[in-house]
Amino acid sequence: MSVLENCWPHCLTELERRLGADQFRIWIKPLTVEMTDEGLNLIVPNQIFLQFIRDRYLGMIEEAASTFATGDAPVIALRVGAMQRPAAAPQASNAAEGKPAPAKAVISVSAANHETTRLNPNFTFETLVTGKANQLARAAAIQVAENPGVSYNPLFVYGGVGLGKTHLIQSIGNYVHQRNPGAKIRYIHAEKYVQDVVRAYQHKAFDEFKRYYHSLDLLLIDDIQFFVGKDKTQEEFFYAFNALVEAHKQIIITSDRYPKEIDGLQERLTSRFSWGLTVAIEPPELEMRVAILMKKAERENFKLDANVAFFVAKHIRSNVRELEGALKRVLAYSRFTNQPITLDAAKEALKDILASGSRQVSVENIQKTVADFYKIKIADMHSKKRTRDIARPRQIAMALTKELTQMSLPAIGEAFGGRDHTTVLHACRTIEEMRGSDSEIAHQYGVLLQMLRS
Ligand SMILES: Nc1ncnc2c1ncn2[C@@H]1O[C@H](COP(=O)(O)OP(=O)(O)OP(=O)(O)O)[C@@H](O)[C@H]1O
Repeated sequence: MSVLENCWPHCLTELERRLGADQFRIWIKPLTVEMTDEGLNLIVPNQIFLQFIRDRYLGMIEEAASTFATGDAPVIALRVGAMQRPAAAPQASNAAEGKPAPAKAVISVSAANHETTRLNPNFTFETLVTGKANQLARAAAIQVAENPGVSYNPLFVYGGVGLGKTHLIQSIGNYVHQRNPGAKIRYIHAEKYVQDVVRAYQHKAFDEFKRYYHSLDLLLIDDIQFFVGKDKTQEEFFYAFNALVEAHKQIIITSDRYPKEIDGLQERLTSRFSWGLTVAIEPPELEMRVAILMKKAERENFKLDANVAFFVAKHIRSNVRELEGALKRVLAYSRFTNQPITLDAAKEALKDILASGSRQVSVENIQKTVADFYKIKIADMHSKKRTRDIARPRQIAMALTKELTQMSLPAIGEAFGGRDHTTVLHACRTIEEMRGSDSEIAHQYGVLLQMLRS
């Protein structure tokens, strides 16, 4: 009997816990598994998939297997062969066969009263793909959705354009609505809120305005950076904020920046925003981008080949909205030409986007963007200065150049004031480590990546 026969389902449960349901479903669940005397063979569909599993997940699989196996650590081998078809239903992510599905933290939305809430019924936790980039934000959102007005008030979500802030906060709204259809919920974009204030002003209808906003159970306000320079709006929002928080009603806010970085917002507001919890959404990493593409294609009833998903995800890196746009193009191309979605078809469908993307990022562009971001001189990118306020941005610029261009380490060194390639390597490693341990650096790097790719 294999050393893993009885405990493989536990390994799967553990892997699902560590990877999250979406990545688990895409990468692990479809693997065909053969038990051997020493351990198991994992069968993958092609060489690229094999390499990916080996580089990203094999260590984790081995760790899980040796935790649950009795006796010697099992041997895990990977080989290419025919793979299982992926499960049709996205919800079918419970790892252990035959085990009842655990109570789900997320629920779908039925015919909700979306007219009054202004919520998009498709923005739910179920349709939101989870990865490192939004793990924390999603966990906080679920917590708030389960205990509105109690756990974190306000919940402030920030991150770059098109990264899923609206989707995340509306998932909270839809969740609360599903559980409590009587709750008075309102999603509003900050620009629309400004218009409401102007209208109330014109019609001398502030009492009504106040009565409405102060009576909500859940207020979701998107892109609050649009309040900048709108003093009357900020004042009204200040009153609404106080009234709702005092009554233990939940407020959820998004912005493209950290609250204290929004120049032009009154200090009394920014200080209140930090009363609850502030969480960031970062640009998605490669695996998450692939998972998003697969999930979106699945919803459109297309089966996307992993090679095609990789190709698109590797080239479209700026944000999820653009990723969705690229997928739509690929699907439309396949429909119009009546061709299956092959790698060549995807390349053809995206050729304009790919050409403009590859033109944009140059080392000069990176140096200028980073210098502007950290408010240092472009000349400092080439200088010998070693003070931290100069050296750190320079290291970040080098790491970005390595990531975004095809330049070799010596060529990058040359472009940064004739430095040795070992200095560049050191910079790349330092920044990579810091991104894992310092959330501020991770966020800044993510923002810069997004600026450079868009
Ligand atoms: N993790 C994700 N899983 C699935 N879809 C996502 C994810 N993140 C973003 N999207 C999709 O990407 C699109 C853009 O997301 P969204 O509008 O929420 O971004 P945003 O951060 O609010 O952007 P903006 O800053 O422009 O307001 C939406 O269609 C959304 O469903």
